[in-house]
Parts: sequence; C-alpha cells; structure tokens
Amino acid sequence: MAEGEATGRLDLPAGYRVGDWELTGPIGAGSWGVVYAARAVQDDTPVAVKFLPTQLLPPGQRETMAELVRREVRFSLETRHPNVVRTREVLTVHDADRPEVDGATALVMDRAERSLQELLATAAGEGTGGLRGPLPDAAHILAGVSAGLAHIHERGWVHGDLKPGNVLLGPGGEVWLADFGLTVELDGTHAYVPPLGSLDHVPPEWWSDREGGHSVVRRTADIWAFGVLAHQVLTGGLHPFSGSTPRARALGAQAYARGNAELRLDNSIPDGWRELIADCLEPEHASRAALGARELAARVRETGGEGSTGGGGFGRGRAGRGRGLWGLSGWSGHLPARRRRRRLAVVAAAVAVPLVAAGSVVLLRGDDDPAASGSATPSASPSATGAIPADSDVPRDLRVIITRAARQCVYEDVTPALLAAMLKAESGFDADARRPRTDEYGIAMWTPAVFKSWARDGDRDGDKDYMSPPDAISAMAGYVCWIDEQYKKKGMHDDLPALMAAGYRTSARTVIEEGGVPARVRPHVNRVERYLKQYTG
Ligand SMILES: Nc1ncnc2c1ncn2[C@@H]1O[C@H](COP(=O)(O)OP(=O)(O)OP(=O)(O)O)[C@@H](O)[C@H]1O
Repeated sequence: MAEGEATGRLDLPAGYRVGDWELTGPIGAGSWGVVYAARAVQDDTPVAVKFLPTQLLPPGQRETMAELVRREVRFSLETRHPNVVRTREVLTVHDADRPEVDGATALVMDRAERSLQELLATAAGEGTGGLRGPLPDAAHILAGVSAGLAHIHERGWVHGDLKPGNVLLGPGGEVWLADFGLTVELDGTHAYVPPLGSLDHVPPEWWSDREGGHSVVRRTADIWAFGVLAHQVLTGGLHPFSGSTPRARALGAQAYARGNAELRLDNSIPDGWRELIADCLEPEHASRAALGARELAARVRETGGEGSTGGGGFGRGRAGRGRGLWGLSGWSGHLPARRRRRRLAVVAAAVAVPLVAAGSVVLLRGDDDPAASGSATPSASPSATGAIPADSDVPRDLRVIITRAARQCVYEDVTPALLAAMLKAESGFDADARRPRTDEYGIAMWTPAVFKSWARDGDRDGDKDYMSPPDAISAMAGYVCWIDEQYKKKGMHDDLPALMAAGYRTSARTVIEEGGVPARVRPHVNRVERYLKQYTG
C-alpha cells in the first residue's frame, strides 16, 4: 500500500478526564489495551490508566473479551502484594462523543517507570562486541518476580503470561508483576486455555498437548517462564535456547525436551543460578512440578543474597551489587558447565500453557478452527461464511493466520476469503515480495512508514515486522477493517470488497473522494474480485 492514513487507534489527548484522574500522555499499547500516564486531579499522584475497549467488538468477541476483562479486574482488585502492581480503581468510561472509548473499562494502576523488557532492551543496546552481563540488581528483580509468582500460585492462580514485558519496575525500586487478563484460576491442578503464548516463554509441552482445541495450563508453565526470564536477566537478555527467532528458540526447547539436545545455559552464569534455572527448565511438567513457587522464591533469595522482596533499591545499587548480586555462590566468570542432566526422550505427556494477550484469545478458536485444519466449516459453505475453501490455492499455513486476522474485524464483510484474495493480488502469497520502487514489501506489501501506524504482533514474538506474514496480515486486517468503517460512515454500502481493495492500494480518503474505485487501481481491483470469486464460488 502506498498512501498513509491516520492511525485508527485510541488517541486521547492530555488533560482527558477519567473519574478523578487526568491523562498526561500515552505510554504504550498492548494487544488488547492502551495505557496512558495520568495523575490524580486532587494531589497529582502519578498513575497509569489501562483502557480495555470491549464495546466495539461484535457480540461473540465482546463476551469473551468481557470475561477476560473481568478476570483482569477481579485479580487486580483481589490481590495485594508488594510484587504485584496495585490497581487503585476500575472505572467504566462514559463518553458519547468518543465512541472509541465510550463503554471501555479503565484500570487505574500504580505507575511504573519502565518494564523489564525495556531494561533488557537498553542493556542489549549498551552491550558492545556481543558482550553482555547481568542486569544491575538482577537478584533483586528475580527475587521480586518469584515472590509475586509465589503469591499468585498460593491464591490458586496461574499468571499464564510471565515475560519481561509483564514485569514492571517502579520508581522506588519496586518489582511488580502485571497483566492479569490472561491469568486463570485453577480447577484442581489445571485449567484449559486457548493454545496461545509468548513463544519465547511457553514450555515445550505447549506445542503438543491439547484437548478440544485448548491447552491445559498448570503452575509449571509459570516456573518454566521464570527459568527463561531468569536466564535473560542474568545475561543481559540472552535466551537459554539459541536461535535468531522465537520460533527457532522454541524448536530448540522442543529438541531439548525430546532428549535430542542438551540444556546449554550461558557459561557466564554462576553455579547456584545455573542449578536454579535448570530446575525451572526441567523438560517435563512432572519434574518441574517438584519446584513450587514458594520454594523457588526462597531459593532465589538465597542464591541472590536478597533479604526482602519489597520495594527499594532498584537502580540505586541496594540489591545485588557487591555481596548480593551473585549471591552465596559468588561470581565465577567462566565456571565449568553445570553437570549434564540426562534427559529422557519425552513425548510431553503433561501440559502447561501460559495464556496470552486477550485480543488474540478472542480471535483464536484453536485446533477446531476450520482454517487450522484446512477444511471448510462442515455446516456452512465457504461462500456463505467467507471462509477459505479447502481446495483453494491459499497456502495451508496461511489459512489460519488469515482467518484469525479477519476475525479481528467487527464487520462481517472483512472475510478470510477477501483478505486471501487481496494478499494474492498484492504479492501472490510471497512473504519475500518486494517492490522497492514503490517502497512496498512483504506478503501484504506494506510501506514500512505506513505499517508503523497499523503494526500488530500477529505471531506474538515480541516485535511487529512487516516482513512477517502473521504481523503483516494482522495489520492488513486492522487497516482494511478501519477502511470499511470509513466507507460505512459515509453511507457507502455497495461493492465494499472492491472498495476495500482499492482503499488498501490507495487510501480510504481517495476512494471516498472519488466516490468509488479510482481508475488507476481498477486492474488491481479486478484481480482481487476474480480471486474472491474463486474463493467464494
Ligand atoms: N502500571 C503501569 N505503569 C507504567 N507502564 C505500564 C503500566 N502497565 C502497563 N504499562 C506499559 O504500557 C504498555 C502497554 O501495556 P499492556 O499491558 O497493555 O501491553 P503489553 O504487556 O506491552 O503487551 P501485551 O498485552 O501484548 O502482552 C507497555 O509498554 C507496558 O510496559
């Protein structure tokens, strides 16, 4: 696509009032919420307000999303612990002038200075020549995370999405776990969740153990995630499984779990920490279960020489420096590798799955998704549902991605078949497609500068990349959905697929101003229509 549009995201001005809180500026957006910095009108207390808009979703998604919001609200309000971010208030926004936020849930939280993810990114940026070291106050951070985890587990919950992005660092050195929309309450020892996760932090069994399209989630998923996170914190960001992409690292973890590879923790990690991380990264759920979060927290404190886990000291050198950082086992630079554990070949029999961002949860139907199996819905024809027919030329691995992306849109005329037809016309489904002359790249032919406004993390690997098909297609769906809405607002209800294809090639404004498909993109739109007809019969 060659022309830009203003972003369709929530865009609230500084000074915007929500209850007794006044926004001061945006902080960032996750997959299903947008976070703003704010202050108390009465006394300037700094807070962060997370907006969770459910009201614009179609009924089916809205219900699921509302359930996830209820979870986040319930857990946030029920929990009081120094290592869990405090939610001060939960509000519903009433603002008829701003439909994009009217009816949204707003969580007012203590404001962090940054996330652990940001700290790791800074550390990676500062490392030179590939040299990395432990984060300052690594022991303090890990003590806080493990104490928060122990508290959550003792309440009968699983965090489900433990990763550096969900660990917040407060202004006074506090370490807070955050993001509970995906937290589940266990029913006995496990719960069932949609099969999604942050690829870098899900345990190996996540890939294999499903029931009815859902995965079992157990506390040991959090323990695995902690092991990965601890390795990252102690090495300035290195993942315990090598590989240049999350998927490659996940494959490494699976090879290790099957007994085909050794666990190779970074040599720079001292022995005490190595033992601890290796116990968290036991390949089987059952052996991981031997390490409860409370014991884990005690071992972290002991290893790191941390006395308490509350606030204080972060960034000021209280914890970790000198005696504490490398703890009782001391710093040893390049110690001999930890004793090799014999790994039995395992077909993962037990499962634990971190939950992931709610936006994705809403969209995912799991393995019962017709697109996932490549087959059409048995009860409705593809032409009626807009599903991608099983015998089409749409590559199998793209079908589920396209279907999920289409479901992100509240409007039923943004169908998987339409997105597939557009992708075929744009790039012929070629993930490496390039048109440097017009600055268009990847499967959805995004112009990088335009992609920035619409970027989505479709594969949940932590970045938004226009060359990644899941990211590019998810962003395409969001953009097309927005274009569709613009037409509807202008009373344009006819021939919407053609108008959407034209808008994607030019812009919604151009199409609206010209009152239809601009002549210069007519050949392209004809192609989209032809492919759409093939897919819908
Ligand atoms: N209480 C807070 N104080 C300061 N910043 C916060 C707070 N809560 C969240 N943030 C920041 O706001 C941004 C969006 O957070 P959010 O929890 O919505 O999504 P995320 O965790 O980044 O992504 P995802 O939801 O996809 O996992 C992030 O940069 C996060 O660090």
